[in-house]
Amino acid sequence: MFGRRRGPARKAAGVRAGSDALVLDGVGRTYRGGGVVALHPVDLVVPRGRFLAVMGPSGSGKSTLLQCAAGLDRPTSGTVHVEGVAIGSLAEAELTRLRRERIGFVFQAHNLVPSLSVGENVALPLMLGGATDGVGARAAVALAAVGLGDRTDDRPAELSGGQQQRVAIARALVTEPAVVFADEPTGALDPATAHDVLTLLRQAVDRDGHTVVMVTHDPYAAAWCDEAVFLAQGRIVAALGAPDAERVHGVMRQLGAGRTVVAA
Ligand SMILES: Nc1ncnc2c1ncn2[C@@H]1O[C@H](COP(=O)(O)OP(=O)(O)OP(=O)(O)O)[C@@H](O)[C@H]1O
Repeated sequence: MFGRRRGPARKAAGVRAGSDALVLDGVGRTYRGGGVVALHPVDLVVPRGRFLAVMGPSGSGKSTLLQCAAGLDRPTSGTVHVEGVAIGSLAEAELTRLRRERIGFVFQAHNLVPSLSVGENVALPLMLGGATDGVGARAAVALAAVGLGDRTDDRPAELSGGQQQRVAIARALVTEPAVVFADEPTGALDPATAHDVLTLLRQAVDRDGHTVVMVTHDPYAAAWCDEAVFLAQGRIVAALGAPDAERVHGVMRQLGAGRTVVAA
């Protein structure tokens, strides 16, 4: 919700907002008839207005968790609630609608449509949802919020990689979703541009009350979050409140060495 002010920049770990944006209850995912366990049943609660980092070594199940939580994949066990809606019980058409209207996505490859203008790319989720009134104005507000209000008519190819990622963030936020899922949003960016993108995500949480779940390998990116959870071999094995890069790095180092980490 644009303009709705929130409290301090960093919310204390464990503080629960009035209701939860995302709840995973025993969510697991296996492949090949159960032969490959990508995600053991995990529980996770993300209150509204929280910025969460999901971390872990390669193959630990981060993308699987994100895909199940975002309704892009159906878990083999457990339930996912987005703003109180059990998404597993939705028919495919309802799930598509929920994804379009209540969930925002930011990927490493920003997936903008090259033939559409920047403004049209941002307006796309609204138009796909059937909105007609005020679409251009809402897209303009979202673009201005990421500092690109003057680039509406440009094509994505005319923008730098970092600017394109900012457009992707505007597109993810234009529907004012319950949760934004970001999968390595800074993975392809230089440190200064990554800083800009993380500033925008942090601002979306603090200024506008959005909820962001971000998969990242980067301890410095995780340090922008209110909390970091760590996966190893398909299980959540640790969590850090108010993570700083050094502590995140320490946990990652231990996980890389295959040691069990006690939740901090
Ligand atoms: N479609 C699939 N079929 C079989 N196994 C899969 C499939 N998708 C993922 N896996 C397995 O599930 C495990 C978790 O994969 P996932 O992609 O979630 O890990 P990740 O932590 O996101 O890794 P990375 O950081 O390398 O992207 C891996 O062992 C992977 O090989």
